[in-house]
Amino acid sequence: MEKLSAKTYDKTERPVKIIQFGEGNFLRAFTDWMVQKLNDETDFNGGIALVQPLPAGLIDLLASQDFLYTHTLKGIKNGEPVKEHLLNDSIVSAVNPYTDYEGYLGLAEVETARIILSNTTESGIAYEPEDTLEGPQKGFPAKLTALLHARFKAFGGDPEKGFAIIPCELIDRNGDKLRAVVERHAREWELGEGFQAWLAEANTFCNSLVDRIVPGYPRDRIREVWEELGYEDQLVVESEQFNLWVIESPAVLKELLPVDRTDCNVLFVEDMTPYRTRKVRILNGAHTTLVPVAYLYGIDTVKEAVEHPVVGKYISQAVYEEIIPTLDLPKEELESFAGEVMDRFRNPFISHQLRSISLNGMSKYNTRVLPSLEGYLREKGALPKRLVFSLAAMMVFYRGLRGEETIPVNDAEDILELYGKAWAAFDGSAEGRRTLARTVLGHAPVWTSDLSSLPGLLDLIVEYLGLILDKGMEEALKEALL
Ligand SMILES: NC(=O)c1ccc[n+]([C@@H]2O[C@H](COP(=O)([O-])OP(=O)(O)OC[C@H]3O[C@@H](n4cnc5c(N)ncnc54)[C@H](O)[C@@H]3O)[C@@H](O)[C@H]2O)c1
Ligand SMILES: O=P(O)(O)OC[C@@H](O)[C@@H](O)[C@H](O)[C@H](O)CO
Repeated sequence: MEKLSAKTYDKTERPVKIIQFGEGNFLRAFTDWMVQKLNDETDFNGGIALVQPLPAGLIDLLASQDFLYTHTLKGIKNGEPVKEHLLNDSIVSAVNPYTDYEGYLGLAEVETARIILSNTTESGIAYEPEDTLEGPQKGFPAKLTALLHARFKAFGGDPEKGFAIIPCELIDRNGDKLRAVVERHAREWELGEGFQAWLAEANTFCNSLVDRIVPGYPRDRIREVWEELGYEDQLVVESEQFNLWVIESPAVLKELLPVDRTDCNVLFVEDMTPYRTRKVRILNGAHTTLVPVAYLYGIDTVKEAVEHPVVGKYISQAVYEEIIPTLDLPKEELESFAGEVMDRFRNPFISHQLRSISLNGMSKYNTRVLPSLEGYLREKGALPKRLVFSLAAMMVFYRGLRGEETIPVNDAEDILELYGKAWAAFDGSAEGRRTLARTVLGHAPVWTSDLSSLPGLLDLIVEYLGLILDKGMEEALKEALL
């Protein structure tokens, strides 16, 4: 079978208009899809230059396919089930700053580039104290600072040569956070007042919120997919049809990225907060709540979980009875959004693996679920038992066993060490359960405060741990909640 490359596909040449930090599944199935639509449907004519944020990544593989890849969209569109294979040819180059730092800084001189996009996961927008202007820098904001500084120098501080910078990380007010770290590096590296003024005046950092379910590469069905495509593509990415990008934006962005001339679902708004809260707490919150419970129940995908008579009821009650009541938006609107989310979870064409959502589960619980748990406790004076049950299930999930099967738990080193030690010390006793729960609830790097101080939480977790460990997830769920 032929491999996808510029030999098999006639690639259009385009000037670089976008510099993109990140080559992962999400960006390729979301922003790059929008850029492709702009190229196909309007006179945008803009290419993407990729920057690989980590030393290891996909750009060599992408280069071996001349940056071409297939994006398969599956789901309901205008009421009809639709599956589309789209060939994306909008990426024009890629650079690894760790092996070609000069090439990386060279992007600063590309005059046509006016937009910077990123998705470096929730860990990416971080201050790295060891980084200096001498590259390659470790952190994404530090790399960006160096690039912006090179731009400033290349164009003599021309105020017309700044960028619109739109981070897509699922971090609250991601643009503000990124700007703050970049400004800090600029100050600490003593890049000068002229640069700092240019940074502030010529560049715009936009807060944004993204929403599209992207299960990614269909590893388990890939031969079947290649047969259907008629060529071999190592970078197929699958996503749902639904898309939403909310951008807090000045008018200039509409000119630079005229997505409103396509049918992409992009909202340019003054305040993205309500959209973010609704999405992160309901959609991502439901995912994170669901994962350990459904997985330990023996279920592998989101769809199976929401359609399961017991687990489906559990998650629905968690959303409608414990998450929605804590949100400060009209109830009707929230319930309608939740209904749409549940339909998206039931998407018959998408196989979204619970294990892939489980990545970094502890910090996801902290940002996506804990605010609902705390809000519920504050408002009702009682604990939301389904959200608490999920936290107990997560503690068992991190033991790394589903029956005889090993669960490949994926999280930060300190979390893996925490659980490794806690489970090694566990002796099966009631006191052992309490010690384990207290250790996890008190793990400062994840939570903002010691969660054992939340009234009743430790006791309820210990009770649920006992049920799950002694009776198994199926019985525990029945006994605790139904
Ligand atoms: N997959 C989805 O359904 C989906 C939907 C909406 C949002 N997201 C968000 O997108 C993020 C990426 O998801 P994905 O599916 O593209 O994952 P992926 O594993 O395919 O890509 C991850 C990308 O992040 C970079 N990265 C990882 N850790 C980093 C770090 N510490 N510093 C800098 N860069 C780092 C990698 O180099 C890579 O480019 C997720 O964290 C999630 O918050 C994903
Ligand atoms: O991508 P993650 O790992 O941050 O979170 C897993 C899912 O909750 C997430 O990918 C959602 O599917 C997505 O946020 C929908 O827009």
